Amino acid sequence: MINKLVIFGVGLIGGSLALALREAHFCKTVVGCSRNAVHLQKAVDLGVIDSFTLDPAEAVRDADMVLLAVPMGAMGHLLQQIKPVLPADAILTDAGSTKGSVVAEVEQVFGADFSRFVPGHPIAGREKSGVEAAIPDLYIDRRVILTPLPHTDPQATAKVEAMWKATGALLERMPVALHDQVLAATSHLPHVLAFALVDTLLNMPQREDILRYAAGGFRDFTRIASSDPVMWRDICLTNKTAILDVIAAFQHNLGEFAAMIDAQDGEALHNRMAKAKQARDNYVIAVGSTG
Ligand SMILES: NC(=O)c1ccc[n+]([C@@H]2O[C@H](COP(=O)([O-])OP(=O)(O)OC[C@H]3O[C@@H](n4cnc5c(N)ncnc54)[C@H](O)[C@@H]3O)[C@@H](O)[C@H]2O)c1
Ligand SMILES: O=C(O)C(=O)C[C@]1(C(=O)O)C=C[C@@H](O)C=C1
Repeated sequence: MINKLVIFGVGLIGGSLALALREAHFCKTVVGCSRNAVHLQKAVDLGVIDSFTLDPAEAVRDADMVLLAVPMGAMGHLLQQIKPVLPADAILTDAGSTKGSVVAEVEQVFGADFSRFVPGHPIAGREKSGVEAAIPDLYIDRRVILTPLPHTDPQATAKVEAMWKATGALLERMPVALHDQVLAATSHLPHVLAFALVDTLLNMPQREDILRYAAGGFRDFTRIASSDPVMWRDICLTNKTAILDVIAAFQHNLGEFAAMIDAQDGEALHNRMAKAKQARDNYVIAVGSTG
């Protein structure tokens, strides 16, 4: 049970957490804080948070849980604002899509042995952003990965785990570096490809016809290119090495597909496609409702 939860950045992710915790009666008060009073007032009007303030010091006063749910590029500045005012027993956590950069920023601002920061990442979301997109069931049966460090207080980790469990999420733990490599492959690369595909088509002379006749395949492949460019710019910048690695692997593979087409090697193409289809079908069966 949380007494006072403070959410920095009451958008899709922070707002959905607030809604879920309120439904579960897991939290007495939820206070929102960011730079935008209009957005925060909307969050109050929608019943997502109880109240808001633009002042980080006022926000975290008497808080027992503080969540950072802002774009990755905004984490560092926010941490500097919170550092002098965070209550001595409050737990700090985040919902950012990359973990290495925020872990490094916390170490830089709070010191290498700060034990009350629990890095986290809900593997759930959608291409819409802002508090209007927040829904209470976003995390039901979805994975939430925590990447606690060797010096993270186990009680703090357990409390963050309990918070996410109350939303219906399935909790996992993972080392920071592995998290960033895995997510680069499964989430960051697909987003880069979706943005790059639309960008490629936009630069073609036949772009108007292409977009007019685009159908299901294009729509499915590019849904995530409707995601927030600020969020994805920041993810790319903060997970550079892992994303560049998977882009290189993808470029190599794409080159092989191009070579098979060029050589009119139908058998090789079919074999590679059949293998990929099998793997994708197995994945869908295996993940069931947690995918
Ligand atoms: N959208 C997803 O699918 C998804 C999934 C998992 C994790 N995440 C991560 O969660 C975080 C939030 O994403 P979201 O989808 O909720 O975004 P969002 O745009 O819906 O919400 C972000 C919130 O942060 C506030 N904000 C932006 N810049 C700020 C700043 N400089 N200082 C203070 N507040 C600021 C905005 O006003 C907004 O309320 C990001 O780090 C993102 O990588 C997103
Ligand atoms: O479903 C979507 O729209 C998402 O992009 C969600 C998604 C992903 O699966 O890649 C995106 C970013 C996150 O950090 C976690 C989840």
